[in-house]
Amino acid sequence: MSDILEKIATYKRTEVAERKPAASLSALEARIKDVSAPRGFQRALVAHKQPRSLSLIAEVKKASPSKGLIREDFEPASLAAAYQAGGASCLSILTDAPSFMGHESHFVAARNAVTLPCIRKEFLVDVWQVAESRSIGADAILVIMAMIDDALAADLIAAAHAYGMDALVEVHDAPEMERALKLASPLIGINNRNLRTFDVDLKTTEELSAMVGPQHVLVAESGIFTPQDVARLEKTGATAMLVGESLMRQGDVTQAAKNLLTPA
Ligand SMILES: O=P(O)(O)OC[C@@H](O)[C@@H](O)c1c[nH]c2ccccc12
Repeated sequence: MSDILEKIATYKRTEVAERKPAASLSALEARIKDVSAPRGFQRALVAHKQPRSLSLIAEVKKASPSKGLIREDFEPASLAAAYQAGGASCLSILTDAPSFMGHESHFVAARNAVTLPCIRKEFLVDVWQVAESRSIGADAILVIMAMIDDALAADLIAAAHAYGMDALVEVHDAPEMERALKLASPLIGINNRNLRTFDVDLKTTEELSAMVGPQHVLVAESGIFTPQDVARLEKTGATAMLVGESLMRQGDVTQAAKNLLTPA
């Protein structure tokens, strides 16, 4: 595991151990009854009506370990509404605080401001977090293969599906892709960011997409800045793209989203 992932996994286990006693599984399941039903994350990615062949998952992201603070004026609800107006098919909202300055309240505010399906962008190291995710309204969860073993990945996916959520299984190299393809989720994200060096290279999606058949739904993640980048990814057969920083750095994120979704 890369140093950064190792560090995140360690504090996340501590965080979960601290939170669990305050919210038993039955308490979370009581809360789940009160949140609106899952909105169909994968379905929205496939069903989009864009001039582009790729649909957009727009990310609400305040900061990152590699870039530090990305956006000063950070208001999750208005950013979410602006992304929806710009043609995003789904949203991704970071809830990790130590590395990304995220928070559960960002997720809840963003999701309440839109009708789009929302993925909770969080580091999952325990099945309990899947119930927690649904209890704040998550429509999908992230399963990071670089961080967990196959048994936990399978458990996270099964729990997500049991709650009616989708699971985006994230890989960044061929061995992780091999593992992901044996799991029960059709939704696979290829992260263009190398988590050891933080370098991003769209070649990662170009190469790993060749391992995937038509029964899977592919998402190209990270390092997508220009309509030319999007044109390149359209050739890989990916269904969707996950974009954070390049949108967050522009004042008008509605226009920024529209620009990415307009063929060059
Ligand atoms: O800001 P970018 O380069 O457009 O990347 C967005 C998204 O792919 C990235 O935030 C991400 C991908 N996988 C993650 C896992 C955890 C936290 C963050 C991520």
